[in-house]
Amino acid sequence: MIEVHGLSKRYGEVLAVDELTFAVRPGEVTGFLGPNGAGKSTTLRMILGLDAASSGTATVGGRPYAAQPAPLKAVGALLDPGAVLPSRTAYHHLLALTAGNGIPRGRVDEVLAEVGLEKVGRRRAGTYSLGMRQRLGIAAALLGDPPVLVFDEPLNGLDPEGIVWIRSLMRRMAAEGRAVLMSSHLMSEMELTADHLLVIGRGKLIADTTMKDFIEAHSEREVLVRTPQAEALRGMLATVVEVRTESSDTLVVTGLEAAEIGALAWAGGVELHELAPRQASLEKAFMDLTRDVVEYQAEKETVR
Ligand SMILES: Nc1ncnc2c1ncn2[C@@H]1O[C@H](COP(=O)(O)OP(=O)(O)OP(=O)(O)O)[C@@H](O)[C@H]1O
Repeated sequence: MIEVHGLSKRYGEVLAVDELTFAVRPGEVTGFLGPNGAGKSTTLRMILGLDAASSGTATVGGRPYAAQPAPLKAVGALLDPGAVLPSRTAYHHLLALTAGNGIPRGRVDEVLAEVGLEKVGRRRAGTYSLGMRQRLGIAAALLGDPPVLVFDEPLNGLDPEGIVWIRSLMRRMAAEGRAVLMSSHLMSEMELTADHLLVIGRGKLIADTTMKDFIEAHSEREVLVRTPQAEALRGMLATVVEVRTESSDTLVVTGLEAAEIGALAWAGGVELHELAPRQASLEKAFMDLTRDVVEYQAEKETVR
């Protein structure tokens, strides 16, 4: 379990992390979300003892990272997949990590196999593609068989097969009872992978909830309606709820259940060809929630 209490980090004028308090529980994948510059990497670096907190505490399994007798057995992390000596083989990179952490040498081949690098483990890391370096970083995280895993943008550079692989790896790690914390900007993937969400904006915690509750709470449900009498139906509904015209025979209604729209259409003699509630997405919920805390925003474009 990761426990963060009143954690803050100031860089000169910038308060990068502002009084964060949260827990990352075992048996779940917790997604860590926030717009660019929100403070995610800084928070992860403090949990992993790579940055000192300005105030507050972060512990893994009840101890600060610096007090872990064998850190790799307590928490495995992927932060910067570039952090490997290019002249070293993956095998020797991992072997060097086992020393000092009391990890048996045989574990190196096990984790290379686990991440699919067994055939190239004796090649120099400098010859690896970005996706292979990402897998090597994950191998290093798994080396000590830790109960807590922290991944910062683990999907960067991975091809579709690699992305699916990460998803199943994270799910498996959580099913084995580990606490998994993962940041990613890929909302569709996060939606498929995480059980719980922590959302930060400008260093502050703005949501700490289950995936399901987050989507329900932060995005309005829409119903798609197809009818040859779109104008007539629009006239009936637009006075009470929000109605968007998608095409000459398609409306998108916010604020009414499908059954209510069906009943109104029936009462008004409007023929319906389709009445479909639309699944709200994590992406929509995230954008709605964080609109006001986005640090770097492009000029508005019409989102279709
Ligand atoms: N070493 C540093 N010195 C000064 N400011 C820093 C430093 N590291 C981070 N910051 C600032 O702290 C804030 C949070 O940065 P951080 O990298 O933690 O955000 P992030 O949520 O990980 O962003 P991204 O999604 O873009 O990776 C930003 O304003 C950033 O400019």
